[in-house]
Amino acid sequence: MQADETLLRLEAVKKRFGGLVVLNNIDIAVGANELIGLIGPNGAGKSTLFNVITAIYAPTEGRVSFRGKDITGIAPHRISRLGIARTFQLVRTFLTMTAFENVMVGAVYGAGGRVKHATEAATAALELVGLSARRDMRTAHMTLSDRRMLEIARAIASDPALLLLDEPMAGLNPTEIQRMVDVIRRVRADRGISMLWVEHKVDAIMKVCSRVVVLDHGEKIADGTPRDVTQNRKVIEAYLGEPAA
Ligand SMILES: Nc1ncnc2c1ncn2[C@@H]1O[C@H](COP(=O)(O)OP(=O)(O)OP(=O)(O)O)[C@@H](O)[C@H]1O
Repeated sequence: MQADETLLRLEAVKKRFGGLVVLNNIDIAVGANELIGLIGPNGAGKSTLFNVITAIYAPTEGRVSFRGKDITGIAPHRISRLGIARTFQLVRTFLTMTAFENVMVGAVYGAGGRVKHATEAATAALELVGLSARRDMRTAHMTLSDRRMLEIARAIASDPALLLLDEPMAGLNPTEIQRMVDVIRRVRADRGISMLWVEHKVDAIMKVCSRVVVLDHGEKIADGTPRDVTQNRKVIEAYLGEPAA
């Protein structure tokens, strides 16, 4: 990968909470239009990594850069402006607002306050995730699956270059998981957005991602194709277990 194609770069990132080292010496580079799965056991440090990328936490050591610019420890509210969006494990939609109004929150931000542009962006984002028919439905009346879709619509409406997905499939049934797979593929194909995707549904990650990064106890233990990762001894021992005979 050429240096100028790298969108996000983490270099020797360390995060410590008191005496607990939660991330240790993490190097990850995310290229343009890459879809990278981020997996690992509970407590491996995946959410903390997202919080470091989005400047919720400053790393104890190391550097985070985006489009070649050092963003280590910048104010969290500047992250979205730079072109980084995220969804959350526990959905954070505004329950009293309609689907469209929720997505407008992201769209207005991305459009720098230009309402016509924001309306178009919000309409397109709802269509991309398959929620056009629920446009005027209050979020409180929507299913978990639709709310997760809505979070993705809100994130892409802000026109990010990088989207961080935090367990978008948690709690979904197999049909809904397939729908989410289709949406994630579409976000990449239609919008060219790079994604870093934390997920415990490993089958989906292996099916959809071209690259997978594995964390365990705050260390990066693998970074490669799904095939490489599923055959990696450390990954089998720490997370995947032996394949069924
Ligand atoms: N603010 C905090 N203060 C102290 N310890 C923390 C804090 N946030 C996370 N940790 C600890 O850091 C470790 C990594 O947690 P993290 O939530 O990043 O893991 P994870 O890989 O996202 O896990 P899961 O798959 O369960 O979501 C855990 O031991 C957790 O208890």
